[in-house]
Amino acid sequence: MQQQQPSVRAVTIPFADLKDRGKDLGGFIEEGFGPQGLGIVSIAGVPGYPELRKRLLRLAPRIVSLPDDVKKQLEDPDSRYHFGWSRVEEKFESERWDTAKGSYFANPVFDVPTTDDELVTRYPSYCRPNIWPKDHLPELEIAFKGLGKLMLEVGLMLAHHCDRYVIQRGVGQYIGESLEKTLARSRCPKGRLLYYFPKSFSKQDEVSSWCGWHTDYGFLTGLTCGLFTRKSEEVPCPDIGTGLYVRTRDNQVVKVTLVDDELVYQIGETAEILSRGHLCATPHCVKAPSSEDASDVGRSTFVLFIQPNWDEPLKLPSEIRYHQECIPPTRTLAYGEYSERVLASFSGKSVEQTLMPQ
Ligand SMILES: O=C(O)CCC(=O)C(=O)O
Ligand SMILES: [Fe+2]
Repeated sequence: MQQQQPSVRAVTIPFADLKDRGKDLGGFIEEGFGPQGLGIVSIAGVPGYPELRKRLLRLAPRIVSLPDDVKKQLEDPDSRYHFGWSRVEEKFESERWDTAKGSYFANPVFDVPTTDDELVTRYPSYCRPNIWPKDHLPELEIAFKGLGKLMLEVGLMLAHHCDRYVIQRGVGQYIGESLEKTLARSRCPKGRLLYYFPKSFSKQDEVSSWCGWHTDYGFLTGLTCGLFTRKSEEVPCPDIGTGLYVRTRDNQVVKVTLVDDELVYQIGETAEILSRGHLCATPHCVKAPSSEDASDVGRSTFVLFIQPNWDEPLKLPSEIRYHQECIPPTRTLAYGEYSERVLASFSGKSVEQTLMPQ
């Protein structure tokens, strides 16, 4: 039987402190995101957040139970299933596919990020338009945009304090402008409403049984604490081992204890690149329940990927730890190019293969 992993609380910043731009939160940022940090920071007391979280997460099982032909109309293969309803299987761990989740992807701020057809063809997972189930679940659009915009706003406040921290640590200005400004002018934040399907009970289940180990390739990822349901009834978390795990900088696997009403952020690879390693990407995964009586419990959650615009230049250092295979010899490419390549690698293909006309 697998050993129980230790549980750790994230560093918590009160919202009142976060929104004070002059406050020095360098200690919190270092403890949360720095080279020795856990990789997770939670924000307590965000006005309106608990209601927006519940309103959206309760819709995840309702999307799943829409008739198959309706879900099919909500799919967008041309975006690699990165808009609308998606049963895309991701290969985060070599030789293992994540099959137990369904997602609804959308840009919470821009329904049409650009009308330039060339860009839409080049960066389909960023630039294609949103799809909403206006006839079958009209409340989704409002709930998705409401929570997504709030998580973006709070994420940008956090990016401001990350900027201060990185500058204090002597990196000086980044290439171009501050992280906060780079993210604020982006037209491609991406929300993902997730539903993890119940998994049949297995005592041998690994910690990555619901979602494989990976780091997010964006800048900051906002996360909600998951909501559990059994046959559409809300139930408490079925066992304490279920949920988000991270791998710490000293290579320990720990369960992160999240609080329902706190918003959580973790660091993506682009932040590590742009901050020259002062902010460290967070390896994470999700564990399904492993108690016998929880094999019919599903989990809903919402993730917001906060990332630079597709045309922001990325200069990749030679010592980069991630996705070496996606980087050209010049080591310079637009963010949109980098991320399309990384996304393609999650589907086990090269970017050229996945963008071939169907
Ligand atoms: O389900 C979660 O809590 C995390 C999901 C996740 O890591 C992702 O979608 O990138
Ligand atoms: Fe992730």
